[in-house]
This record gives sequence, C-alpha cells and structure tokens, in this order.
Amino acid sequence: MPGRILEESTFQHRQVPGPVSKTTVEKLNPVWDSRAVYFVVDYAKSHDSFLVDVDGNEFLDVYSQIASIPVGYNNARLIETAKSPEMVNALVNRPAVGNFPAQGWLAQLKDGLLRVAPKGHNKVFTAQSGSEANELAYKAAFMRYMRRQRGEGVEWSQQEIESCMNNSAPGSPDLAILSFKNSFHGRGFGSLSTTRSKAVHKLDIPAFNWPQAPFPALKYPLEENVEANKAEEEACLKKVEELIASWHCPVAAVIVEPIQSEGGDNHASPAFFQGLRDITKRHDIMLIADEVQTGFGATGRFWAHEHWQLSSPPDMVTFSKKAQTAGYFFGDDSLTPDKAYRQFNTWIGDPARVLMCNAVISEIIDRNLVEQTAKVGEKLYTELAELAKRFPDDIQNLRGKGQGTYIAFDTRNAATLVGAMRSLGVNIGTCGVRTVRLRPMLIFEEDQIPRLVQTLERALK
Ligand SMILES: O=C(O)CCC(=O)C(=O)O
Ligand SMILES: NCCCC(=O)O
Repeated sequence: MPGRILEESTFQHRQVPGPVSKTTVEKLNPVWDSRAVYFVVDYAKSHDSFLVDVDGNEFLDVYSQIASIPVGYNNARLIETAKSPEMVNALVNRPAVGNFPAQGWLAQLKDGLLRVAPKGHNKVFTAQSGSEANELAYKAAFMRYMRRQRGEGVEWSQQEIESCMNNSAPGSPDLAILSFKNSFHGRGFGSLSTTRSKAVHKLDIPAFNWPQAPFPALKYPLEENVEANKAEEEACLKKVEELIASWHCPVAAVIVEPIQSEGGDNHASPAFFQGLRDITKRHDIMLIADEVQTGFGATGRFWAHEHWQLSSPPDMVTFSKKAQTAGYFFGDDSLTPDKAYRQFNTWIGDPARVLMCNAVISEIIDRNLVEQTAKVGEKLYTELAELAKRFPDDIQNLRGKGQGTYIAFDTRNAATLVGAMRSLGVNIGTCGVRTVRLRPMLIFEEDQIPRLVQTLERALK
C-alpha cells in the first residue's frame, strides 16, 4: 500500500452535483440538453490537475475532460500563448487557410506541429476534431486507392465525373474502411460507420456497409495467458485477412486504436499490430493509427504506436484531444490527392488551435512530460496492482502496465464506483461496459498517487 497515509480531511465527503450545479443544470436544460452533465465547473478557479466546481468542491482530475487536457488547467504557458499578439491575430482574423494562409503558417507547422510528427511522417493535414481527422484520413485512403486503380496520371473519365454527381459508381465507388469491434473513431457520418462500441452512438443513423473484425479479447494477467492470448490475436488477424479478401467491395484502409479507449480500454500486443501492418502491406491498403486519445504522451511514449516497433510506420496517424487541434500525419506523397481542392474546406482546422498545440508541445518537451508519465505510470500501476490483490472482485483485469498512466480495470459497477470517487474528491471516468479508466494529465505527479489510490480504496470499502 502507499507509504504516505493522507489526512482524514482529504477524504471529506462532497455532494456531487452540489446545489449550485443542480440549479445551473435545471436552467440550462430547457435550451441545451444537459442530461450528460456530471457537474458544472468553475474553470477560472481550476488549476493544474485540480478541477473546481461551482459549489466550491475541488477534485483531483484523472479524467481530464475525456482525456483531452494535456498540461493542466490554467497552465501558465498556455495563458501566455492565449494573450500573445499571434493568438489575437489568429482569432480575430481566422483565415480560410487553404486559400489565404498567413506568412507564419509555415513556421507554425514546421517548427511546431511537425516537431512531433511520427517517425516516417513529414506532412500534416489539419482538422478541427478527432471525428473529422478520421474522416479526412478515410478520404485520403479512398482517393489514393482509386488513383492507383486508374493509373498514375490518368484523367478522370466523363462517366466518373457525371456518376459521382448522382452518388453512384464509378464516380462514387463502393469502397470500405475496416474497423474493429468495440472501436470508437468518432460520430461523423463516415467515422460513425467505423465506430463499433455502443448502440447509443449509432442508432437511427444511416451507415456504410463496412467490415468489422474482432479485436483481441486478451485474458489477464497477461503473464499467465501467453499462449491463449497469442492464439486469440492470430485468430483476429486471420479474420481481418478473410474480411479484406471476401468483402463485397475493396477495403481501402484499416483503422485501429492502439488501445481501444471508449470501447473499454482493450489492449493488444505489438505482434498483433505488426500483423496488421503485414496484412495491409500485402494488400497495398492503408493502415491508419487512430491516436486521438492515445497520442501526445499519454502512454509514456509520444505516440502509442511507438510501443509496437513496426517494420514500417502506420500510413496515417490521426490526432486530436490533448493536441488541442486535430488532423493526420503522413509521409507518402500518394496520400496527397491528384488535384487541389479534393481534400479541402474553408478552415482546414484553425491556426489559433495550432498555436495552442505548439505551446502544449513546447511544454511537453521542456518539462520532459512524456518521460514523467512513463515513470509515474509505472509506480501507479504497481500500487493499483497491490490494491487489486486486496479487492479482487472490484479491481479485475488491471491493464496498462508499461503504458504510462493509461491504466484501467474492470469492476462490478463502474458508474457507482466513479460516483463514490467523485463524492470523495477524485474525478475519474468509465468506458466500455464495466471499466474504470484513468486518464490523468501529463503533469500528474508521483505525490498525487496516494490521494488517487487511497480514495479508490475508500470508495471500494
Ligand atoms: O463520446 C464521445 O464522443 C467521446 C468519446 C471518447 O473519445 C471517449 O469516451 O473516449
Ligand atoms: N464516451 C462518452 C464519455 C462520457 C462519459 O462516459 O461520461
């Protein structure tokens, strides 16, 4: 157990949501659906890893706005960036960046965002959200696929030009993206067709007839289930290959999360991802790593796919959340469409958000926050593993060893447990069906572990 025992006052009981939160929600709900609100926040009073609500309750936040706050509330460098002349300029003169980029745009990309481009990638397409980033990556994969079918330099046919205006082939071809059971890739019309985690996201929305492969259901503890897990991963890879070969239309790309997050924090081994790389290479189709939640340091590497040691990098890596902007990185020129205006929209992201992202990147690099997350995560995992021995029914299938603070476990009733933790001053999230997930910020420190672990222990008791 944690060596340092915290004072009793740390665990003082809070009413969550408190009376001010409740009244605010009552007033908000008639004009804005507030049914998913947990409590109302005073962001001006929140700081570092601590969230303060409108009732004055302070929470250690290890959920971080669904894993999207990188370096703390009211981070000094981010505030300085927000007040900078560059930011004022970007906010009041928001450009249609594809047509009229500012002179500083090149430096914003080259000296900023591209500093953290995954290995093998030297280009980026910017976007506004994770869903959009994924959809843009799908479009890049489809255009690349058809360009190869048509032949390099071959012009679009009149039939293609006319049929696409009627949403029919050959101009609007039947092509697919393969995703995995329990995956979450967003809620846009294209991305939602690849999301497979919960009916609540999908019901009533028309969807593409695209293939869904099983994602490995690993058994824990991993050390005791090596052979069974290897067989499980091989069976899933076999199914991926079968689906690609037999689907009613060509599959242009496979998209996968390094750790399936919304769908329950499901992990697979580097061998599984290398298998996907091999299959996609064999079929000459794109491998898209959806790092919207895992990217920007959360797993103790800047990109989670760095853990895999792939023989060649994923073809596209999508990002958002902690990046505070969104988009996809890539390296292969064939992913740049054959003509301008094919991958395009008015804003193509937002230079103001890229400025914020660049401040986040500087903060991560200057403060060695990826290394810190790896180190703190190791200690946190060890303490949770100890607690799991004492509460085996409440902390099951502990996962995330060696993955920074990206830790999760299954429990009997996840919603009840996180509710109890909130009332004891720790804001924590759930995912999947019965999983509690930890998504601390990159600034989460070793001396915050006792508060987290001892609160969990109290909530379980
Ligand atoms: O529900 C959403 O749209 C956010 C999903 C997500 O990224 C998550 O819950 O991990
Ligand atoms: N995917 C939804 C995340 C919000 C929540 O479960 O509280």
